[in-house]
Amino acid sequence: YEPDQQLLFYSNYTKCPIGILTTTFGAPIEITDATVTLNRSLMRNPFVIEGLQHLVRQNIPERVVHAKGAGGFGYFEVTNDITHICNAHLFRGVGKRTPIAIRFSLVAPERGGTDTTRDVRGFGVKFYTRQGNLDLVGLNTEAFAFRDPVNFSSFVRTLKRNPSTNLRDFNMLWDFALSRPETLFILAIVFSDHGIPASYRNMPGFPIHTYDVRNKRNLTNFVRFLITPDAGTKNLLNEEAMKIAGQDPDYHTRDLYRAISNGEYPTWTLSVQALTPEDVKKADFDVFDVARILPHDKYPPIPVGKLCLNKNPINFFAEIEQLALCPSNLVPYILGGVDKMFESRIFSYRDAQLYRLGANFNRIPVNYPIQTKVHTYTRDGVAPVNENGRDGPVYYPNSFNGPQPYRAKNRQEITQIYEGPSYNFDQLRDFYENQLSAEQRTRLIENFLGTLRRVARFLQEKAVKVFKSIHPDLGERIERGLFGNRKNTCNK
Ligand code: HEM
Repeated sequence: YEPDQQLLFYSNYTKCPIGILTTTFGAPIEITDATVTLNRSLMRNPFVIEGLQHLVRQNIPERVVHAKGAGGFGYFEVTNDITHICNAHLFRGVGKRTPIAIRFSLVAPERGGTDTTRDVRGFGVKFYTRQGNLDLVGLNTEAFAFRDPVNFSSFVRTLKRNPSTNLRDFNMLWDFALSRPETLFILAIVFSDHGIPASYRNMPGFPIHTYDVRNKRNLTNFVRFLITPDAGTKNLLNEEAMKIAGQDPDYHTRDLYRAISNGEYPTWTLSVQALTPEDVKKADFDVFDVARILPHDKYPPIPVGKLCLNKNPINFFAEIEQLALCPSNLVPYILGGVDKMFESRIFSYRDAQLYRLGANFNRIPVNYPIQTKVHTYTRDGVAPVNENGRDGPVYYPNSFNGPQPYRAKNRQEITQIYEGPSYNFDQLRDFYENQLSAEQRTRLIENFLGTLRRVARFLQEKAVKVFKSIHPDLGERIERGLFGNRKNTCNK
C-alpha cells in the first residue's frame, strides 16, 4: 500500500478500536471527565497532565551526523562459501539466513532534512548473528574523506551551520577541504553525477575499512566489504533532485517504504575484496588507507550473499530512530579495521549512543542480539533494564554460577600497522580523466562552481591552484568559471 494509506491499513486490520483508553499507569479514562477539562480540576486529570508532560519529553537528541534516515528489516542469505577467507558464523553454510536491520541516511542535514540533498549517504547494516550483533556501518562512497581521525570533529562542524548566521556556509567547507586536500576526492564524487542517489534501492554501501578477518584455519586475511544494489546503481541529476526536493522532501523515505509495503523487496549483493598478508606486503599503496579505494581489477569482488529488506518498521522511533549501529559490534573471526579511524569509531559511536539513548541502549529491542543469550555483569541505569540480570551475582569472578568467559583455542589479536599520511590525488585525477564522460566533467565543474562562487576570493584562488596541481584541465576550467566574465560575490 501507499505510505499515505498507513492509517487505513491499520484500521482495516484492527477492525474495531483496540481497547479502552488508559493512562500510562493503566487506569481507564472516562469520556468527558478526562477528555474535557473545562471547569474541572486540571491537576487531577492524569490524561491531560500526562499528555502535556510527555509531549515536552518526547524528543531525544538527534544523531550528530546522519540524523535524517530511513530503514527496514529483512535477512542476509549466504550464496557463496567464503570460510576459507572469513569463518564468521554468519558466513558458514550456503543458504544460511541471518536477520538484519538496515538504516540509510544523509550525513549533514538535520532530522527533518531533504532526501535529495547533494551529500554523502550512510548505509549501515546490523546482522543479528548467533554470535552477537555484527554492524557494518558504511557510506555510499568507496572511500572516506581522510584517514586521520583528528580531522573528524572539525570536518563535521564545517558541514553543519555557521554559528552566527545559522546557515550552511561553503567558506567553512572549502577552507577545510583545501587545507586537507585528500578530502577533495570524496568531495568530487559528491559533486559529480554520483552525488544524489535515485533511491535507497539503487544505492551501494561500503563499510570502507580493510577488515582484519580469520578463516577456518584461523589464518589472517584482510577484506573490504562491498554492498551493491541488485536493481543497479542509479543517481539523480541536479535539476531532477531540486524539482523532487520541492515536491517531496521525503522522497527516498517514501520510495523505500512503498517498495517494501508493495512486496517489491529491494536486494543487494554483499561481496568482499580479499587480500592475504602477502598481498598487503606486495601492494604498491597503503591498502589500509580509508581515503583510498581498492581497485576492483586488482582485488576482484567475491560474492558472499544477498541482503533483502522485506519488512517496514512498525514504529519508526522505536525501531529506526533508536537503532544503534556501532562499528565496534564485531563477532569472532571479524576483528574490525586495523586503522586509527576505526579505533576512533570504536569510541565515538558507543559514546554517541550512550548520550543519545542511555546506558542500556543495547537492551532496546531493536539493538538486542536476538539470536544470542546475553549474560553480563552490568546492572541498573536508565530504562530499559529488562530483567536486569535477575537474581544472579553482580561481580566477576565469583563462585556462585555467574556467567564465565570462554577460553579460545587460538586467540584472535588484531594486526598492528604503521600509518603514514594519505596521498590520493592520483585517484581524483583518474576519476576526472577516465571515469567521467565529457558531459559529466562539465556537470562536476558546474556543481563545484555552484558553491565555490559563494566563497572568499583567497579560497577561490587556492582552489584553482590545488585543482590545477591535480589536473590542469580541471583547474583551468574552474579558474575560467570563477574569474572569466563573472565577478565573485565575496572578496577578501
Ligand atoms: C570510514 C569512515 C566512516 C563511515 C563509513 C561512517 C559512517 C556512518 C554512518 C553510516 C552513520 C549512521 C549510522 C546510523 O544510521 O545510525 C554514522 C554515524 C555516526 N558517525 Fe560515522 N562514519 C565514519 C567515520 C566516523 C568517524 C571517524 C567518527 C568519529 C570518530 C564518526 C562518528 C559518528 C557518529 C558519532 C555517528 C552518530 C552515531 C549515533 O548517534 O548513533 N564516524 N557514521
